[in-house]
Amino acid sequence: MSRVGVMVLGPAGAGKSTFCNEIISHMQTIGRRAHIVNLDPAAEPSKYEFTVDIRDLISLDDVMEELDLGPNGALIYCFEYLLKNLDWLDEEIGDYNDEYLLFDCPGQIELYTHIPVLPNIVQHLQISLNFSLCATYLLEAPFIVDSSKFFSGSLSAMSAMILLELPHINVLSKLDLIKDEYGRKKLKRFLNPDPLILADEANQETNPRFHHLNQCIAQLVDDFGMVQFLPLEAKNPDSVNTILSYIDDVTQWAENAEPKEPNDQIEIDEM
Ligand SMILES: Nc1nc2c(ncn2[C@@H]2O[C@H](COP(=O)(O)OP(=O)(O)OP(=O)(O)O)[C@@H](O)[C@H]2O)c(=O)[nH]1
Repeated sequence: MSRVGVMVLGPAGAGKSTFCNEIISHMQTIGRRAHIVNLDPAAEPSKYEFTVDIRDLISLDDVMEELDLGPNGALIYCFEYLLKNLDWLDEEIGDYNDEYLLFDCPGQIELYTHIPVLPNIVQHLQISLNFSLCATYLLEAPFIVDSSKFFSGSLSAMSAMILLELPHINVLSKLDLIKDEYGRKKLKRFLNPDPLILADEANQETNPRFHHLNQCIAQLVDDFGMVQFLPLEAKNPDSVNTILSYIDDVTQWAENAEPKEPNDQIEIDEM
Protein backbone atom coordinates (compact mmCIF):
# COMPACT_ATOMS: atom_id res chain seq x y z
CA MET A 1 0.00 0.00 0.00
CA SER A 2 1.39 3.37 -0.87
CA ARG A 3 -0.08 6.80 -0.33
CA VAL A 4 -0.50 9.61 -2.77
CA GLY A 5 1.20 12.98 -2.45
CA VAL A 6 0.96 15.95 -4.79
CA MET A 7 3.73 18.53 -4.67
CA VAL A 8 1.99 21.80 -5.55
CA LEU A 9 4.60 24.10 -7.05
CA GLY A 10 4.83 27.37 -8.93
CA PRO A 11 5.84 31.00 -8.57
CA ALA A 12 4.47 33.19 -5.79
CA GLY A 13 0.82 34.04 -6.28
CA ALA A 14 0.27 31.47 -9.05
CA GLY A 15 -2.74 30.09 -7.18
CA LYS A 16 -1.22 27.07 -5.40
CA SER A 17 -3.17 27.43 -2.15
CA THR A 18 -6.40 28.14 -4.01
CA PHE A 19 -5.79 25.03 -6.12
CA CYS A 20 -5.21 22.89 -2.98
CA ASN A 21 -8.46 24.16 -1.47
CA GLU A 22 -10.47 23.57 -4.64
CA ILE A 23 -9.11 20.03 -4.96
CA ILE A 24 -10.14 19.28 -1.36
CA SER A 25 -13.55 20.81 -1.93
CA HIS A 26 -14.08 18.82 -5.10
CA MET A 27 -12.83 15.57 -3.56
CA GLN A 28 -15.26 16.00 -0.69
CA THR A 29 -18.16 16.28 -3.12
CA ILE A 30 -17.19 12.98 -4.73
CA GLY A 31 -16.65 11.20 -1.41
CA ARG A 32 -12.87 11.29 -1.31
CA ARG A 33 -10.55 12.98 1.11
CA ALA A 34 -7.48 15.14 0.84
CA HIS A 35 -5.39 17.14 3.27
CA ILE A 36 -3.02 20.07 2.98
CA VAL A 37 0.54 19.75 4.17
CA ASN A 38 1.69 23.34 4.37
CA LEU A 39 5.39 23.63 3.58
CA ASP A 40 5.37 27.42 3.40
CA PRO A 41 6.67 28.91 6.65
CA ALA A 42 5.16 32.25 5.58
CA ALA A 43 1.73 30.90 4.63
CA GLU A 44 -1.48 32.85 5.10
CA PRO A 45 -4.44 31.08 6.74
CA SER A 46 -6.29 28.81 4.32
CA LYS A 47 -9.95 27.88 3.76
CA TYR A 48 -9.28 24.31 4.86
CA GLU A 49 -7.13 23.95 7.93
CA PHE A 50 -3.65 22.57 7.38
CA THR A 51 -3.35 18.96 8.53
CA VAL A 52 0.40 19.38 8.79
CA ASP A 53 1.95 22.81 9.07
CA ILE A 54 5.68 23.58 8.90
CA ARG A 55 4.96 26.65 11.04
CA ASP A 56 4.42 24.29 13.98
CA LEU A 57 8.08 23.34 13.57
CA ILE A 58 9.62 26.65 12.61
CA SER A 59 8.42 30.15 11.84
CA LEU A 60 9.84 32.39 9.14
CA ASP A 61 9.38 35.51 11.28
CA ASP A 62 11.32 33.97 14.19
CA VAL A 63 14.18 32.97 11.90
CA MET A 64 14.32 36.41 10.27
CA GLU A 65 14.35 38.09 13.65
CA GLU A 66 16.70 35.80 15.55
CA LEU A 67 19.21 35.19 12.76
CA ASP A 68 18.85 38.60 11.15
CA LEU A 69 18.11 37.06 7.74
CA GLY A 70 16.02 38.35 4.84
CA PRO A 71 12.92 36.40 3.73
CA ASN A 72 14.70 34.26 1.11
CA GLY A 73 17.63 33.35 3.38
CA ALA A 74 15.21 32.60 6.22
CA LEU A 75 13.10 30.36 3.94
CA ILE A 76 16.16 28.31 3.00
CA TYR A 77 17.12 28.08 6.67
CA CYS A 78 13.59 26.82 7.48
CA PHE A 79 13.85 24.09 4.83
CA GLU A 80 17.30 23.05 5.98
CA TYR A 81 15.90 22.87 9.51
CA LEU A 82 13.03 20.72 8.25
CA LEU A 83 15.53 18.40 6.58
CA LYS A 84 17.32 17.96 9.90
CA ASN A 85 13.97 17.19 11.56
CA LEU A 86 12.30 14.85 9.10
CA ASP A 87 11.16 12.65 11.98
CA TRP A 88 8.84 15.57 12.89
CA LEU A 89 7.32 15.37 9.39
CA ASP A 90 6.98 11.57 9.64
CA GLU A 91 5.14 11.88 12.92
CA GLU A 92 2.84 14.63 11.68
CA ILE A 93 1.96 12.79 8.49
CA GLY A 94 1.21 9.63 10.44
CA ASP A 95 -0.83 7.04 8.61
CA TYR A 96 -2.88 8.69 5.91
CA ASN A 97 -3.88 5.90 3.58
CA ASP A 98 -6.25 6.15 0.63
CA GLU A 99 -6.22 9.92 1.03
CA TYR A 100 -4.37 12.58 -0.88
CA LEU A 101 -1.82 14.78 0.79
CA LEU A 102 -1.34 18.06 -1.05
CA PHE A 103 2.08 19.54 -0.27
CA ASP A 104 1.57 23.29 -0.69
CA CYS A 105 5.07 24.64 -1.36
CA PRO A 106 6.42 28.19 -1.19
CA GLY A 107 6.69 30.20 -4.40
CA GLN A 108 10.34 31.19 -4.14
CA ILE A 109 11.93 30.03 -7.35
CA GLU A 110 15.25 29.18 -5.63
CA LEU A 111 13.60 26.13 -4.12
CA TYR A 112 12.97 24.67 -7.57
CA THR A 113 16.20 25.64 -9.21
CA HIS A 114 19.50 25.52 -7.40
CA ILE A 115 19.18 24.08 -3.91
CA PRO A 116 18.51 20.43 -3.23
CA VAL A 117 16.08 20.73 -0.31
CA LEU A 118 12.89 19.83 -2.18
CA PRO A 119 14.49 16.82 -3.92
CA ASN A 120 15.65 15.57 -0.51
CA ILE A 121 12.14 15.91 0.92
CA VAL A 122 10.69 14.19 -2.15
CA GLN A 123 13.12 11.30 -1.79
CA HIS A 124 12.29 10.94 1.87
CA LEU A 125 8.55 10.86 1.12
CA GLN A 126 9.06 8.24 -1.56
CA ILE A 127 11.59 5.99 0.11
CA SER A 128 10.88 6.25 3.83
CA LEU A 129 7.16 7.00 3.76
CA ASN A 130 6.23 5.03 0.64
CA PHE A 131 4.48 7.90 -1.12
CA SER A 132 3.47 7.77 -4.75
CA LEU A 133 4.18 11.38 -5.73
CA CYS A 134 3.60 13.73 -8.60
CA ALA A 135 4.29 17.41 -9.14
CA THR A 136 1.78 19.98 -10.35
CA TYR A 137 3.41 23.18 -11.54
CA LEU A 138 1.11 26.18 -11.74
CA LEU A 139 1.62 29.19 -13.96
CA GLU A 140 -0.83 32.04 -14.33
CA ALA A 141 -2.64 32.00 -17.67
CA PRO A 142 -2.68 35.82 -18.06
CA PHE A 143 1.10 35.81 -17.57
CA ILE A 144 1.92 33.05 -20.00
CA VAL A 145 -0.17 34.06 -23.02
CA ASP A 146 2.69 36.05 -24.40
CA SER A 147 5.41 34.19 -26.30
CA SER A 148 8.40 35.56 -24.36
CA LYS A 149 6.76 34.91 -21.00
CA PHE A 150 5.66 31.48 -22.19
CA PHE A 151 9.32 30.53 -22.56
CA SER A 152 10.31 31.96 -19.21
CA GLY A 153 7.42 30.07 -17.53
CA SER A 154 8.20 26.85 -19.39
CA LEU A 155 11.86 27.01 -18.36
CA SER A 156 10.93 27.46 -14.69
CA ALA A 157 8.52 24.50 -14.93
CA MET A 158 11.19 22.48 -16.69
CA SER A 159 13.76 23.20 -14.01
CA ALA A 160 11.33 21.89 -11.36
CA MET A 161 10.68 18.80 -13.47
CA ILE A 162 14.38 18.05 -13.84
CA LEU A 163 15.16 18.81 -10.19
CA LEU A 164 12.43 16.62 -8.71
CA GLU A 165 12.29 13.80 -11.28
CA LEU A 166 8.57 13.28 -10.59
CA PRO A 167 5.64 12.71 -12.91
CA HIS A 168 4.90 16.30 -13.81
CA ILE A 169 1.66 18.12 -14.65
CA ASN A 170 1.71 21.72 -15.83
CA VAL A 171 -1.36 23.74 -14.96
CA LEU A 172 -2.44 27.13 -16.30
CA SER A 173 -4.26 28.83 -13.46
CA LYS A 174 -6.61 31.83 -13.26
CA LEU A 175 -8.28 31.15 -16.58
CA ASP A 176 -11.25 33.25 -15.49
CA LEU A 177 -9.06 36.34 -15.75
CA ILE A 178 -8.90 35.91 -19.52
CA LYS A 179 -12.35 37.19 -20.34
CA ASP A 180 -12.40 38.48 -23.90
CA GLU A 181 -12.76 36.24 -26.92
CA TYR A 182 -9.43 37.33 -28.41
CA GLY A 183 -7.64 36.35 -25.18
CA ARG A 184 -9.43 32.96 -25.04
CA LYS A 185 -8.52 32.26 -28.65
CA LYS A 186 -4.91 33.17 -27.97
CA LEU A 187 -4.90 30.98 -24.87
CA LYS A 188 -5.79 27.89 -26.90
CA ARG A 189 -2.48 28.16 -28.73
CA PHE A 190 -0.64 28.02 -25.41
CA LEU A 191 -2.36 24.93 -23.99
CA ASN A 192 -0.76 22.67 -26.54
CA PRO A 193 1.61 25.02 -28.27
CA ASP A 194 4.27 24.66 -30.89
CA PRO A 195 7.37 26.26 -29.31
CA LEU A 196 9.07 26.68 -32.66
CA ILE A 197 6.19 28.79 -34.00
CA LEU A 198 6.09 30.74 -30.73
CA ALA A 199 9.82 31.43 -31.08
CA ASP A 200 9.11 33.10 -34.44
CA GLU A 201 6.55 35.27 -32.67
CA ALA A 202 8.98 36.09 -29.88
CA ASN A 203 11.53 37.07 -32.52
CA GLN A 204 9.18 39.74 -33.83
CA GLU A 205 9.22 41.39 -30.41
CA THR A 206 12.91 41.02 -29.57
CA ASN A 207 16.17 42.50 -30.73
CA PRO A 208 17.63 40.42 -33.66
CA ARG A 209 20.70 39.59 -31.63
CA PHE A 210 18.52 37.38 -29.41
CA HIS A 211 16.78 35.52 -32.23
CA HIS A 212 19.20 32.60 -32.21
CA LEU A 213 18.83 32.33 -28.43
CA ASN A 214 15.01 32.33 -28.79
CA GLN A 215 15.26 29.54 -31.34
CA CYS A 216 17.59 27.46 -29.10
CA ILE A 217 15.30 27.86 -26.07
CA ALA A 218 12.27 26.89 -28.20
CA GLN A 219 14.12 23.80 -29.43
CA LEU A 220 15.01 22.86 -25.84
CA VAL A 221 11.41 23.25 -24.66
CA ASP A 222 10.24 21.26 -27.68
CA ASP A 223 12.80 18.48 -27.10
CA PHE A 224 11.77 18.05 -23.46
CA GLY A 225 8.09 17.82 -24.39
CA MET A 226 7.37 20.56 -21.84
CA VAL A 227 4.65 21.98 -23.95
CA GLN A 228 1.40 20.80 -22.50
CA PHE A 229 -0.65 22.74 -20.00
CA LEU A 230 -3.92 21.79 -18.38
CA PRO A 231 -6.29 24.74 -17.99
CA LEU A 232 -7.58 25.37 -14.48
CA GLU A 233 -10.78 27.24 -13.74
CA ALA A 234 -10.65 26.96 -9.98
CA LYS A 235 -14.40 27.55 -9.55
CA ASN A 236 -15.40 25.06 -12.25
CA PRO A 237 -15.77 21.48 -10.88
CA ASP A 238 -15.27 19.93 -14.35
CA SER A 239 -11.95 21.71 -14.74
CA VAL A 240 -10.79 20.66 -11.25
CA ASN A 241 -11.99 17.12 -11.93
CA THR A 242 -9.98 16.90 -15.16
CA ILE A 243 -6.81 17.85 -13.34
CA LEU A 244 -7.62 15.40 -10.54
CA SER A 245 -8.02 12.60 -13.05
CA TYR A 246 -4.58 13.37 -14.47
CA ILE A 247 -3.15 13.26 -10.95
CA ASP A 248 -4.94 9.95 -10.27
CA ASP A 249 -3.50 8.63 -13.47
CA VAL A 250 0.15 9.56 -12.96
CA THR A 251 0.15 8.51 -9.29
CA GLN A 252 -1.77 5.32 -10.12
CA TRP A 253 -4.21 6.17 -7.36
CA ALA A 254 -6.75 3.52 -8.36
CA GLU A 255 -4.12 0.77 -8.37
CA ASN A 256 -2.83 1.89 -4.99
CA ALA A 257 -6.22 2.28 -3.30
CA GLU A 258 -6.80 -0.02 -0.37
CA PRO A 259 -8.96 -2.96 -1.52
CA LYS A 260 -12.28 -3.03 0.33
CA GLU A 261 -12.80 -5.79 2.88
CA PRO A 262 -15.79 -8.05 2.07
CA ASN A 263 -17.52 -6.72 5.23
CA ASP A 264 -17.16 -3.13 4.02
CA GLN A 265 -18.95 -4.15 0.83
CA ILE A 266 -21.83 -5.74 2.75
CA GLU A 267 -22.32 -2.56 4.79
CA ILE A 268 -22.46 -0.45 1.65
CA ASP A 269 -24.91 -2.86 0.01
CA GLU A 270 -27.16 -2.77 3.04
CA MET A 271 -27.41 1.03 3.12
N1 LIG B 1 -9.29 35.35 -10.45
C1 LIG B 1 -8.65 34.36 -9.86
N2 LIG B 1 -7.86 34.61 -8.81
C2 LIG B 1 -7.21 33.58 -8.25
C3 LIG B 1 -7.33 32.24 -8.73
N3 LIG B 1 -6.53 31.45 -7.97
C4 LIG B 1 -5.96 32.27 -7.06
N4 LIG B 1 -6.36 33.55 -7.21
C5 LIG B 1 -5.96 34.71 -6.41
O1 LIG B 1 -4.57 34.93 -6.57
C6 LIG B 1 -3.97 35.30 -5.32
C7 LIG B 1 -2.87 34.31 -4.96
O2 LIG B 1 -3.49 33.04 -4.81
P1 LIG B 1 -2.87 31.91 -3.86
O3 LIG B 1 -3.72 30.70 -4.03
O4 LIG B 1 -2.64 32.43 -2.50
O5 LIG B 1 -1.47 31.73 -4.60
P2 LIG B 1 -0.17 30.96 -4.08
O6 LIG B 1 0.49 30.45 -5.30
O7 LIG B 1 -0.54 29.97 -3.04
O8 LIG B 1 0.64 32.15 -3.45
P3 LIG B 1 1.98 32.06 -2.53
O9 LIG B 1 1.63 31.18 -1.37
O10 LIG B 1 2.22 33.50 -2.15
O11 LIG B 1 3.06 31.51 -3.37
C8 LIG B 1 -5.10 35.34 -4.30
O12 LIG B 1 -5.54 36.67 -4.20
C9 LIG B 1 -6.18 34.47 -4.92
O13 LIG B 1 -7.48 34.83 -4.52
C10 LIG B 1 -8.18 32.00 -9.84
O14 LIG B 1 -8.35 30.89 -10.34
N5 LIG B 1 -8.81 33.10 -10.37
